[in-house]
Amino acid sequence: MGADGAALTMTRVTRQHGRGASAVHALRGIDVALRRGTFTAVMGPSGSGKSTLLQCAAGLDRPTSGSVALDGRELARMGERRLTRLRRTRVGFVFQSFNLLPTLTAEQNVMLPLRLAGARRGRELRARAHAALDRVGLADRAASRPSQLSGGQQQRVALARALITEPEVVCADEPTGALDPATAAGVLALLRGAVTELGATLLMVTHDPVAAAWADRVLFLEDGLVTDELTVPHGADAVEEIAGRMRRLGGATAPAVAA
Ligand SMILES: Nc1ncnc2c1ncn2[C@@H]1O[C@H](COP(=O)(O)OP(=O)(O)OP(=O)(O)O)[C@@H](O)[C@H]1O
Repeated sequence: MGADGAALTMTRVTRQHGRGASAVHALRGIDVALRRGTFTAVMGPSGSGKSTLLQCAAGLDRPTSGSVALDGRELARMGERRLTRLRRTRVGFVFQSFNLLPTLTAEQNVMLPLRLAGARRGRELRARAHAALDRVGLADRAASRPSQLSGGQQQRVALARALITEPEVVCADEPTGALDPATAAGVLALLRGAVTELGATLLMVTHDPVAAAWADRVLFLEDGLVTDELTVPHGADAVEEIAGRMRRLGGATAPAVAA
């Protein structure tokens, strides 16, 4: 854990594409600290910088200036090899499009981060993969390939894969964007459970106030800056409160409440 008790700290992070008059300022000074064992959602209009923030947090993109520290380790100064290793073992990823390898079984997909980190194939590795699949309700689908699984099941495999290394932070980019509301709720319950029961630290980009209502906290991004923040209230009002804040962002560009 970082000296300040945060799993991940972003300080004065900027990200600029291009230079001069045509420069795009995707992030213009982000200060965010993710306390361990918390669930943070990031919302904002299209183009406000959500994906860029997530990519910088995960070490997939490098800030133009500022600091990103994972478990107290500064990513910006890390060489590419060390950063890749850190990403594999200390960051979990969940994407909208699942990103499972089609030729591998569910079990092999889940094992992959450990295999890439050098773990040997064997009984112990399989037991870990089995436990991870069991946690997402898919112990009986270990031998299935992604094409044999529904979207919700594929996302559950992706979640098991993201958690298997017990990462410092899990970065989720629209994890329920491709799922119907009922299936999405199942995936969100598992994400919430990973935080509450396993102590995972979760950062999730979403357009959907219903998804954001599962978080502890919502950061609202506007034109590369966090301009609002909400501690998610318990109870039924959360979705309406989040949707209301979204409507106040950036004029009329905020999307309507998802079903
Ligand atoms: N490689 C790039 N080159 C130039 N501009 C970029 C690049 N990547 C992102 N941008 C710009 O940076 C800004 C933020 O983009 P980003 O994808 O982070 O927004 P977003 O909030 O995730 O949008 P969306 O909700 O539409 O996915 C946008 O203006 C985008 O056009």
